[in-house]
Amino acid sequence: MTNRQPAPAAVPHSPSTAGGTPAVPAARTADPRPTAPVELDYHGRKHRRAMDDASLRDMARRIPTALAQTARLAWSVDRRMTITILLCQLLSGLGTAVMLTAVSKALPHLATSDARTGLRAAWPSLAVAVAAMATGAGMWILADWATRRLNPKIASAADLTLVDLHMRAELSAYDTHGFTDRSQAAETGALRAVDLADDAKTLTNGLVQLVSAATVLTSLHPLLLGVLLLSVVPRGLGGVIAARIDYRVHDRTVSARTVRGMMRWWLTTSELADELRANTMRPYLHAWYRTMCDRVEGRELEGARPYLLVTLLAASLAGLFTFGMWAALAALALSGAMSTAIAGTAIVASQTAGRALNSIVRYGAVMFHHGLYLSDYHAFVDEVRSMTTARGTVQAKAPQQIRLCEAEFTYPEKEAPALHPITLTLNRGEVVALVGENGAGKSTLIRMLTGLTVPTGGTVRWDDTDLATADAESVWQHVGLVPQKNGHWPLRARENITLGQPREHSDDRIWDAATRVGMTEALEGLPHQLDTLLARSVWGGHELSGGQWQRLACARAMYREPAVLVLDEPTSEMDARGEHLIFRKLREMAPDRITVVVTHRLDNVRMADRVIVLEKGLIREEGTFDALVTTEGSLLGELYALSQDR
Ligand SMILES: Nc1ncnc2c1ncn2[C@@H]1O[C@H](COP(=O)(O)OP(=O)(O)OP(=O)(O)O)[C@@H](O)[C@H]1O
Repeated sequence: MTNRQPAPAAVPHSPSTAGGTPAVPAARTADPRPTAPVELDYHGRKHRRAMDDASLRDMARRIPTALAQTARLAWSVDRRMTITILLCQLLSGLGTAVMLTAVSKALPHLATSDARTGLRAAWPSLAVAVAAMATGAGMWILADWATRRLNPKIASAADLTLVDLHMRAELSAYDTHGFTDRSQAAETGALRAVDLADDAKTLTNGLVQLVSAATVLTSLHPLLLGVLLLSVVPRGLGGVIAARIDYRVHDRTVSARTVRGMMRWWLTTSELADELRANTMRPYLHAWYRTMCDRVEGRELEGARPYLLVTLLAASLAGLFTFGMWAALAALALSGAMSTAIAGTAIVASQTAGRALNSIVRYGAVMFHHGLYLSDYHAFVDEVRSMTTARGTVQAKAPQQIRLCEAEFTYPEKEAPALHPITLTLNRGEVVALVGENGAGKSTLIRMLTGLTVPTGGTVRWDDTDLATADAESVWQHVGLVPQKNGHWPLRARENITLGQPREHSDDRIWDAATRVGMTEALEGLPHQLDTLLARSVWGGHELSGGQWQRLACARAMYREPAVLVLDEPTSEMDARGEHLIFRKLREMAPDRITVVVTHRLDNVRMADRVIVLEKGLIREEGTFDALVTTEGSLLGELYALSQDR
């Protein structure tokens, strides 16, 4: 698809004013013509054509696996309900068999010329047939109830497993090729696991019903089994083809629907409401969204015609074969090869079997497709399980010293290292500032110091403990980190400070941390002080400003009283007073810990005991601010001069 850019709107030539001051350009009023949204596809969706490519045999082979996976999942969350469903299925099938047998017993009596006598003789069998039907229906309702109890548990278990694994994975897992796509596919699998329980129930019920009907028919007359198959085959084939058309439409629209869904969030969230309005983005975005709706709608409409044709053809063929079967039964009955009663039973049984086969085909196709996603889920779970942070069992202690010895780091699937071999020692009581241009490797170095990643070469030691062999959780117990992007956790103000720490009865330490970052007044002014929910979009929530969120992130790290305090651009959104306060407090707290600060505001670097200047993954300079800034040709001197040149 070509992706033409819209022709730039003509900007009226703006003449200079008489005094030579350039005039403000006139505002553009014409709606911009939208670029057609690009066609997207997801690498993780490796089953895109699976439904098209699969033969009937493939499908039949895949379904037992999906059934077994679903049963395992169900068994792991609620054994009682799983057993209930299985028993109900069996009893429901038994009910069908009893009903058909009873009907075959009742029919000969009903076929007699004297209706009253016939009815009297047939009623016990009829009563058994009715009771069996009622039992079957009751079992179905019970199985439905059990599935409803099972579904939320399956959904929570699958979701919890995924979320927990994401939180326990090594950071490098996120950098492996296609991780996000596979994660998305696994999420789809987790969502579909719930549908699978329903599908599996309907499919197995269909199977049990079909086996019951076929068994009764064969016992009545062996020929009837063949006749039955003939009547149900067109319906089965039609069902499979219709399901394929359905899924082709689904597949062809899934990317557009996903992108539209993502865009929908951006268009409706309050977070972007200012930008969207003030920059007059609405006309373009409206047109973009409309184009996506049209794209999805168009493809769905394309599928409607073939779907209708296939269903019509299948229904006509099924009707024809059913008519043929009835004609054959009539011929057999007339020729005396089969009694009228057995022929009547065959008709009832074929109706039951037809309905059962419909379920099998329909839900078999659905299970096949959902099963593919479930296998994505299992594959992803296995993959991430092997990537969880299980480095070693050595329990790390609060360090006096952090020593990097030829430590280097290359991100997965990257050729060039982000950090070349570095040798460095950081001491307790010291404040170290990391400085360097964008991409120099500062955040990467921080991750290595704090054991968030292990070096791909060399070692990082906390005193005598090599972080590559230490239990990661024991390392992080001693870390307080303010990352560049910190969480605006939709929790109460209290938890936003204490998050990650054991609960305490008193709020004293929380207020202490708030004072250190100058947030006392702001927190006291909240509608419910520390109990205020910090999430504007949720009813009763309250939103903070960008700088206030950053102060909270600093309070969170300081509250931990960590042995290793690391702050990556902690004051980028703060006002001068906040910034001054934070750096003063960092100095006050410094004696008991190793403090590392990354900042681009070089005036703040003065407070550090030592400045480390990184360039392209290497330490270029190291020393005090004053010494470095006055050194001829130093990078820090150059960057500082630039920051002062306004
Ligand atoms: N997750 C990642 N996967 C692959 N490469 C990465 C990843 N994170 C960073 N890099 C690369 O590693 C190099 C160092 O990045 P890093 O984030 O450490 O720089 P930085 O000095 O912190 O930059 P900034 O000042 O912009 O925050 C960059 O070239 C960057 O593109």
